[in-house]
Amino acid sequence: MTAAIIDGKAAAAALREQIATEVARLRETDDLQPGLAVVLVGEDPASQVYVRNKGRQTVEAGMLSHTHRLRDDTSETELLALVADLNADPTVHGILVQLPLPPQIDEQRVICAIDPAKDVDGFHPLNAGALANGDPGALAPCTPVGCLLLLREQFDNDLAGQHALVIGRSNIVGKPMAQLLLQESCTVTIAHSRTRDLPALCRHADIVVAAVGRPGMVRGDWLKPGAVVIDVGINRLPGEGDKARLVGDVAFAEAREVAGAITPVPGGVGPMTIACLLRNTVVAACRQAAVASRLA
Ligand SMILES: Nc1nc2c(c(=O)[nH]1)N[C@@H](CN(C=O)c1ccc(C(=O)N[C@@H](CCC(=O)O)C(=O)O)cc1)CN2
Repeated sequence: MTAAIIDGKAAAAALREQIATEVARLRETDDLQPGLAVVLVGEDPASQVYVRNKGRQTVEAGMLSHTHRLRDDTSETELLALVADLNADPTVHGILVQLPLPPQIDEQRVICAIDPAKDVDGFHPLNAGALANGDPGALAPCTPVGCLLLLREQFDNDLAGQHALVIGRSNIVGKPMAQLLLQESCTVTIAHSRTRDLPALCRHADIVVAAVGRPGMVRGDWLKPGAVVIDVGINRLPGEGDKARLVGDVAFAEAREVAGAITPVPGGVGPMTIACLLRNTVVAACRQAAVASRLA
């Protein structure tokens, strides 16, 4: 079997088009222009690219974009003061602080300082708790929501009863991914570095979501034939010359001989992350303005 390639770039472009249409409607009929503030501390090269893309795609969707670039030696107090200003700014409906942060700043303290109504990353404990409670009002983290949208497409919107294995237990991907799949009535297993006999667990899974940050860890012979494989890993390995080569957490060439469908890296889950961020921002803006959203 050769797996179908799940085109995340195309799916993200389609989602961004829907968002742009909704934003145009909100601006026209409700005089509401959703605004997203993105904060970057330091000069991590990958983060700079992501933040630039977020700003560009926000503007392309017709929304207001505010980008704040802070020095690498910014103190936690300075960052918290900026977050407080953004919380109070009525033109800002969504706030995202790009991760990772430099070591002098406590990530969790910053996440907790963001107004949960503007927490378009869905990382605030109030949103994480709401997601775990199955509250439809929860703002859910963008990467797992992107994975879920790709999966729904593969299963014609019916994931009920599928055995899903989530490899990785981070607050950003693994845990919320498991919650979202549970809400779709999947049977969910969460695996991590201490899990015993991961290949055996994998062979039972109809859906595998790999989010461990270990290049090529999931091998082709771990997979159940026909499984749908979502690769969240973005690992930079030395490439030709001084260019890095991006690889996922799944050994792609092997896996595509066994899986039914698989996301590539790049061009799979990654592009969905920013599209879902725009979506969360529109949903957050509508709630703050007490206006109905057609995206929610
Ligand atoms: N506050 C947050 N920080 C981080 C998040 C997040 O969701 N919120 N996620 C990642 C980075 N990220 C978005 O911020 C992100 C990662 C990857 C992509 C993407 O489009 N990837 C491309 C490859 C691009 C490349 O060359 O690196 C792909 O996979 O095709 C978008 C956004 C960590 N920080």
